[in-house]
Amino acid sequence: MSTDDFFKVAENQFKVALPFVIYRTPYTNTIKGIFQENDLVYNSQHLEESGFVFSPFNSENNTVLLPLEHSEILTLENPEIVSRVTTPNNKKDTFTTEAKTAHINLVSKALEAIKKDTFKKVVLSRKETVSLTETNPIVLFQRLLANYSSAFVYCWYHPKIGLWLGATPETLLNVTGNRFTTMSLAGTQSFTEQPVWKGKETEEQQLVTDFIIDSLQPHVESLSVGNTETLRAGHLLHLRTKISGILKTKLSTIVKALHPTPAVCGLPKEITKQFILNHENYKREFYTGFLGELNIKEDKKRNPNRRNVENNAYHTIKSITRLYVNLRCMQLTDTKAHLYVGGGITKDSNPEHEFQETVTKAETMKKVIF
Ligand SMILES: C=C(O[C@@H]1C=C(C(=O)O)C=C[C@H]1O)C(=O)O
Repeated sequence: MSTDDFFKVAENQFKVALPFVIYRTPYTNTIKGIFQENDLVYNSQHLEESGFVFSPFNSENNTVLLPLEHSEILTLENPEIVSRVTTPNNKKDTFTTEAKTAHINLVSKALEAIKKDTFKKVVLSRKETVSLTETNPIVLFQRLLANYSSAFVYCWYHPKIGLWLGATPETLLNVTGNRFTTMSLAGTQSFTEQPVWKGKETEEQQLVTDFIIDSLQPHVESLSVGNTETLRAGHLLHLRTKISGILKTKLSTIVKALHPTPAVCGLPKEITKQFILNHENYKREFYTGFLGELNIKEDKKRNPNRRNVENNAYHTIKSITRLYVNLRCMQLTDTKAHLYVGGGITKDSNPEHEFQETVTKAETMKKVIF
């Protein structure tokens, strides 16, 4: 299938108002599309189905599923993207002074609660609305692809729910058979060749790592924690620690234990979740929720480096789940884009700097809009 044909299918599905998702996993050059054949809203209760899930921040709300059994699946290998798109890349501040004041007040409120020991860390966010000149989501998706090779890039649409696009650097959970990998991601600075991380960022990221380890411990047979490294996400850098091991419980238990992690919610989890739901000035909806492939059967070849050449002929079918945290994302409504941005607040946070961090994060999406 040609690149043109693939995107024509997506544009047509959008035109006739049927649900779909098109996406590319980090560092790969394959775009997949799941095109639902009807406009029903399917939900996943226990993450046992096969398909693509789109789940909100508030886990009391439904997880939407595009089921494989009611969809057509298309795969596009080595698409010609970079030669097809131009990225406008004009920086532009679009926040209002009211929005700035509201965010600074919100961060100050959190700092008071941290001082009183109500919680240790909370992630606070806001929504910024901008007008689009390019309103075709498929074009915006291609611009995201061309710019963010290390991200999970997607465009998700359901006529009864809405249209979301994003390029997220954060994996919630990857599972192949019973092997899993996840990551602790936190701390932000603008890209530089030789980054230096301050105590605020390393401590904030360590809180996330410790939470993930503690939450997974009862559900795993083995667990290993990698070194903490710098991850580039477009013009930003974050601290990341990879965590992997073998699961001994079902997927829904693990996802429930992890989501929402303190990378997007806070510590302790329930108290900060309530603080967010009560005090943020808007509804997060699917921002900081999770999304991705659920229980997809893939044909895994044996490791070609193995000595026993005869065995190389064997394939095994494995069930694969790849879930990402919905960050650096936007929701499109007609000619507007709603950008969602936030950051972690700890005792050392400065409200003005925290606001600036959300402005910098919004540039990830603005790069493909203006
Ligand atoms: C909340 C966001 O990002 C999260 C918060 C970070 C931070 O506080 O430094 C860094 C990466 C993400 O875990 C966002 O991008 O909106």
